[in-house]
Amino acid sequence: MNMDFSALPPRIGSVLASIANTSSTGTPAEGTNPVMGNALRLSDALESGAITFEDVTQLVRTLRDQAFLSRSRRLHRYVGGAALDTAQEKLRHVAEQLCANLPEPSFAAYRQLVSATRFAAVFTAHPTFALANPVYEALAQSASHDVPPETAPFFKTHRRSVHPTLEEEFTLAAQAITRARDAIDQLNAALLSTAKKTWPEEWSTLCPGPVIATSWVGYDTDGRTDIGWWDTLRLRLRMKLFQLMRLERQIAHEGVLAPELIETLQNAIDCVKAQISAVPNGATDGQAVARFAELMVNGRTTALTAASDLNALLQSAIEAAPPSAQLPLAVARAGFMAHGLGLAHTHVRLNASQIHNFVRQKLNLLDDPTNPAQRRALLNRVNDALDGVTPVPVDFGALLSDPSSAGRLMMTIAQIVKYVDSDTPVRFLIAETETGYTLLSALWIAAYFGVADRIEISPLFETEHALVKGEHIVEEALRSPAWRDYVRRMGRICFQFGYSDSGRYIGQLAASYQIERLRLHIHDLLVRWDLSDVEVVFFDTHGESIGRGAHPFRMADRLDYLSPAHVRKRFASSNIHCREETAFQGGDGYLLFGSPELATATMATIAENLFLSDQQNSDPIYDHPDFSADFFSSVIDNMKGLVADPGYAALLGAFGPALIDRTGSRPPARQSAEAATRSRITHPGQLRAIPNNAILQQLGWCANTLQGLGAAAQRHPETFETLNTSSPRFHRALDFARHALASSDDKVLKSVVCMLDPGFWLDRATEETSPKRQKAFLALMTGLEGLNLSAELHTMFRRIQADHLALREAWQHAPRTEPRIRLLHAIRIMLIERIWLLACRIPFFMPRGGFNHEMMMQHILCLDIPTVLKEMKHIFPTGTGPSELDFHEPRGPREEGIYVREHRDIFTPMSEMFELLREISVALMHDIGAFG
Ligand SMILES: C=C(OP(=O)(O)O)C(=O)O
Repeated sequence: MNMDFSALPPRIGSVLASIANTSSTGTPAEGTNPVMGNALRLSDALESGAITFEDVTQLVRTLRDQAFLSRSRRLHRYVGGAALDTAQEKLRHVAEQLCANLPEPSFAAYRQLVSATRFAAVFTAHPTFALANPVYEALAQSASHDVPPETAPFFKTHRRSVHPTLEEEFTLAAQAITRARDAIDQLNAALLSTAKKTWPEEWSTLCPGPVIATSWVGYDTDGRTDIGWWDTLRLRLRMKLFQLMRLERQIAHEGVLAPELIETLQNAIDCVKAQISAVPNGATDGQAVARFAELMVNGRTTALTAASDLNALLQSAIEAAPPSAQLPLAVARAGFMAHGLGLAHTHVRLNASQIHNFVRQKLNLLDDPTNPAQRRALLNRVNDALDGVTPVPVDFGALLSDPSSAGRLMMTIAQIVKYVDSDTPVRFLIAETETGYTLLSALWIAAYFGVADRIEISPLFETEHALVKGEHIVEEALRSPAWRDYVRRMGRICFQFGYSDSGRYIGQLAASYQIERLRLHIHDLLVRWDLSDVEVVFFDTHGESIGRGAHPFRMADRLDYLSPAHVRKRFASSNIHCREETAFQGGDGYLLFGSPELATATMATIAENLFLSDQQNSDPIYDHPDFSADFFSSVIDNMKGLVADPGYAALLGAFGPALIDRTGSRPPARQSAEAATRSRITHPGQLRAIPNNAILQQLGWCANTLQGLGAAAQRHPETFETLNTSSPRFHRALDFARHALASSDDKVLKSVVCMLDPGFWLDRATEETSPKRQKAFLALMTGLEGLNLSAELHTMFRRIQADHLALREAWQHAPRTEPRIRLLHAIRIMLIERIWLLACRIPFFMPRGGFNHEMMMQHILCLDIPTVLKEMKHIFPTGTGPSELDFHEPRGPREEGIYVREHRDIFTPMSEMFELLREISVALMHDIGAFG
């Protein structure tokens, strides 16, 4: 191991050196697994006192800091370097090139090119806030230096003390969006400056807006019941306030005289502030809701309901401003107009089942939409209903009394449209859409509440069915005249592709192939249904990790990967205008806008991709359609096999969930009555995609990226090899596998399987000479027999390993894990072993409230240490009763500190080891570059 441990006590170095020098052939219990071998030797060193727990802690911190530094360097490279002037120069270059390459050199042509929205950066509420806020800040700072630093700032822990609330997520999102808006302003400034130079007479009427920011935070209610309509309205109003205040700040430029504009803005700001403070805290206090309603309804005009209300005032302000203020004012107006009355546009989200529930009740449609045999009848019924729908009035009282999620959300939108922003459409995303019936039903609900022309209904394709049969879903909707009329009226049709969920069911690489295929089908359908004149929005909900579909090496590749040139060309050939939208998910995603330098560099990359990317070169992958189809369907089959394998659910459900902290306000599983009563997962679908992926990363095997690649490559070894080097598209896809392989290690996975195998502990008991330890090993064996996971885990491991070996054979130079990552895993396995051994020392206790020794052991083996320690605190109390009081009798002896030894020798070390184990998780996340 050539890692630098010079800052650590020399004894750690000697233990590590002795480990490195030991031959990989271990005892029968270790087998020939070097990761397990290292874990056991570290455990021996700790047991013998050759190293202390403090040493291990320091070692973990050192490894974690090295991972932090390498993450900050990767982030720096990811956006193409973080020098502000370089990014600004890129933005200028984009504007100049645009101007130079206009189809005809006129201001009108330039205006047309830069006014339409082409890209949205969507800030989502995904729970990827794994790091403490100061650590995120430090990461962004390190990555923002011209040359990233060599030493990491000291933090005792990189973890959060508690998971963030929705409120905290909103604050973090708003900060990132503000930096994104500043960067968008810089792009607009470059576009306006170029126009000013070229068309000095006309430029001041230009209002560019090729890139916008959008937010989900506070509005995404898919599978979560903890966000009330009052939360959504409060946060939406705050976004409005931020936007108005931003404009107020931006127009406060020296020499600007615009008293009417300033007064209108200040009145609006005061009014919105009052509205925010009146937002009720829940639905129980009808009076509070009525008071809020009064402010919203009566304040409607003062609070403004459309950005365009200020258009004329802004134009006059620009014209009257001194020359030095004209450009900043034009930039302020551009950002304001493009975003409407919100710091960012609004995306709400709901699950398809919530839409079905609502129409089932309102329209008495009792058939099952997931049953194809019943679907035709359902589609006819909802189409008839769409013909005759009459909108109902919406007021806050109706919102108060509606028990359905879909009804409440649609009414919330109705109130936003009436009182917060009437101009900017609200995107309505529907998770797990699997039929056109869902889209028509959503349209009916929107029409019923009178907002059909204000919302953009968008299916989210994420399940395997949706990806493979997506075109049928779209066609089912397009067959409806009501849907086609709606699309024409909106002038836009929207689609969303969920990369995390699709990836975990069919494999991440195959998902992007399916998504590309689906985009092409959508093109053909739009042409067939004579809808080439509507704008198409493609929103990719990928995250920052390979597991969630983000290209691991460069932002530029990430954008090319999501929106392949081949597809862009197809749409361009039919003159269909496309808008790309892409997610920046939670804490990890906000990092790309974590400082002004990073935000500007990210924006420059987006601008280059939008305006300068090379559409001409063809890619050889498209000359081999049979190879692609066969390669990816082989991946899909293989991944589906793994998902259905009970050993895979056993792997995800055993101690994996305990390795990760809760990283967001959103619960790790979709909230439902069934989920509430389930203890351990029996299918990956019971987890959400992000924790699913995060657990795999922590267990040392990125199965959702890798599974099936071996089988697929082995079917076409030569073409695989050739396209890996000659096809940029295929090479980019394999970059995911490169990064996954650098963070995955079959020996780590094998060690996990081994730890959960009763036979492993029996072997250790057999080799052990100390009767005490032998007894402990046998106790662990018995406990693990109770979990009964081992046979399934071994079968699953064989499936994974066979595919892995096939991949290594077909791909000789595929990367391998760094020793540093292996060492981290080895330390963690050692910690798990020691926690389990400590548990074997817990004295017998009488069951308390149903919690008995056997149950405790099951919790321990699943590493649910916080639950066990909470129980132990009550079962083995250390506290004393009130000792200073007078009990009116001679004082008897107090049983003080009776269980002090248990706490000192067992529970406290157990708790410390558990904390360290989770610190290792953060270190591993730094290596992957994201959570999940
Ligand atoms: C949208 C996605 O994630 P989630 O459903 O977990 O929000 C996705 O799959 O990309």
